[in-house]
Amino acid sequence: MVIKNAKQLKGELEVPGDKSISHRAVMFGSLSEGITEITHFLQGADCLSTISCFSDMGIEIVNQTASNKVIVRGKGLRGLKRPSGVLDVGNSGTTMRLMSGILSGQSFDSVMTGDESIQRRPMDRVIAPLSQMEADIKSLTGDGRAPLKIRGKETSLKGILYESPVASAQIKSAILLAGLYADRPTSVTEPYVSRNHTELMLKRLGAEIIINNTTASILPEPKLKGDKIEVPGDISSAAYFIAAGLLVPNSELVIKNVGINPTRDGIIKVCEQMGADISLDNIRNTDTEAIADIIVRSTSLKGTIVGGELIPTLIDEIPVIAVMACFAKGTTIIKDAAELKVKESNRIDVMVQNLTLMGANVTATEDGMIIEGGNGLKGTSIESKADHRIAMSFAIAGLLSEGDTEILGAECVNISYPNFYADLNGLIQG
Ligand SMILES: O=C(O)C1=C[C@@H](OP(=O)(O)O)[C@@H](O)[C@H](O)C1
Ligand SMILES: C=C(OP(=O)(O)O)C(=O)O
Repeated sequence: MVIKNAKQLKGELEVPGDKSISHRAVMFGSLSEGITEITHFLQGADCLSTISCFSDMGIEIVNQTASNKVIVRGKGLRGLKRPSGVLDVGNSGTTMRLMSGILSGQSFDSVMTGDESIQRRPMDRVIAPLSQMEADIKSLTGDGRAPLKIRGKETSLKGILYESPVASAQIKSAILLAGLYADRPTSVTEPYVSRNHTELMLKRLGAEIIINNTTASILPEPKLKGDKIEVPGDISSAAYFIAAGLLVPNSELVIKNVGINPTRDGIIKVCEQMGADISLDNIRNTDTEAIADIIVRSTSLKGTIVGGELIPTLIDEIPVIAVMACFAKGTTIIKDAAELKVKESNRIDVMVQNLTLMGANVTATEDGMIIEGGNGLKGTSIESKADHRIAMSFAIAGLLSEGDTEILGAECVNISYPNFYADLNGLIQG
């Protein structure tokens, strides 16, 4: 994929459905009684992996791809069937970690694996708390990585109070989902609040969830009931257009129907810190999540500090924030973001290597990076490392660079945003 310098972006677009919420709608719909009807479902490879895993466990799921509608015929908390083969999560960390919690409470044995990237990512972070709950779950490689083998149990899991060392919605959700099958309430405390889509959606479907600061608790054995779920546009996908609209000269973009849940809206806060012309219009609520239209206009940005409790609210947006920082006046410091090292790629190293190749002044740190902005970027050949967030971030960098930017392995955008390049092209003027 070759990206050329852009002179202007204009127009309106709607980004695809939120990846985190699409996964959860299929999983929790499967565990509910009756029909769950999901609209604006994300047809990305990760969410299709979730559909295929639950289909393999006997759930009838109809994916109407033309209208992005998915119908799940749920069978209740104990309605899943033993899969006939190994469950394949593809590239999706969310699928593997959330399903670990669900499978820990089943009476059948299962094995889960995924692609090369997923087999490198740490799963001990869910194995340890689930084992404390007396789940029988182990890494078949013995080093805390996939494949994972989970032995079925005829008795309840043990409810625990877990103090998570990292703010991670995948860890929190795995434990709360296992808590559905526990003998007493289960609680997770995090250092900072991570995305809360699991808590909101389970509550909506009938679970009893209690929130107290950074602790989320669940009561066992609820009767979940299927419902209609409207998936908001994914703010993590909107982030690329926010960055492009702010940085390509003479631009104005309206990104419609984007989820603005406060546990996900850190990108908007960082844009404001950087002095961006960004505003929200039409703020409204779906049944569980708030949405709005986001309007951005070209602005000269200034450097900022991104760290602390903001990090979990924008963790997947940090690659594109690093691109923005290259065009901001002054220094940007990204810290407290060591989690970036265990995503689809090591996003600190890959961003620093690629930005350096493009002429940026950027230094990796233990938990983030430091970027001296204002020197612009030069087009070159960039390796995506099969990481969708890296490919999309460098597509935006390409619009802003002198000369052409070639993205190698560009097709990995299919993971979270299959139409990304076409949507981007549709906004380029002249
Ligand atoms: O729960 C989720 O849907 C997600 C949580 C985050 O991961 P962590 O929980 O590992 O921070 C995020 O990076 C991922 O894209 C989706
Ligand atoms: C980290 C991501 O997803 P996952 O953990 O589900 O693979 C992501 O989409 O950026």
